[in-house]
Amino acid sequence: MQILIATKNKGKVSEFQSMFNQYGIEVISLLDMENIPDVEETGDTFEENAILKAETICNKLNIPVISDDSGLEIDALDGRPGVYSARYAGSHKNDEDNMNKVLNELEGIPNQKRTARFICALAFARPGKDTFVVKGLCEGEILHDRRGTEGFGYDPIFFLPKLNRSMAELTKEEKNKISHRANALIKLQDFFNEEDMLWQKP
Ligand SMILES: O=c1nc[nH]c2c1ncn2[C@H]1C[C@H](O)[C@@H](COP(=O)(O)OP(=O)(O)OP(=O)(O)O)O1
Ligand SMILES: [Mg+2]
Repeated sequence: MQILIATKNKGKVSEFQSMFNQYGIEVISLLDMENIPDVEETGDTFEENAILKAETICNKLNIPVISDDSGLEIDALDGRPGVYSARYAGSHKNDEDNMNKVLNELEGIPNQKRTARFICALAFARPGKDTFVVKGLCEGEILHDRRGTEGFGYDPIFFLPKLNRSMAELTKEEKNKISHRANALIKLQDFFNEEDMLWQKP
């Protein structure tokens, strides 16, 4: 069995691959296809953007797809970068520049005021059926400097107090137990179980 994840983000693809492979489901993504233009993320929320991406690609290819719209919400920045996480430092979408911008904006802010969360909305779109959308969270704090080399995006500056490590200091297997993406996928799985389709809980 195969599922298409409507993303061009290598980091997301790699995480979905390891999460789905344990169910024997093969993950393919827009990186495996040619000539699929970027879907413009014009929504005000992660859910809206996830639905936009899933339905656009589903309509284009006429197969079921899952999309992921995710990002980082920082309390001291009134929720920024939020839905603009990928393009926070500009439309070139560079992780290093994005992290530098966040670290600069938080300069002088003490640890207890650096609370933040990763958010992931997953939308599941099927030809001729209603789209289903779920949201998962992961709470943490923004570090003063980068720590770790695993993961992608803002992982090196995202600290998990309970684990006393940054997200980039976790293995993929560890991240996939606690991440916003994993938490959203569990909810999607509940939906699949109710509908008796695609895959079953182990
Ligand atoms: O687990 C994560 N660990 C660290 N950073 C993360 C994570 N999850 C999302 N993020 C950041 C990366 C990017 O700055 C933004 C996603 O933006 P988002 O538009 O959803 O993805 P994208 O443009 O890279 O790929 P696509 O739209 O093709 O799925 O949030
Ligand atoms: Mg995007």
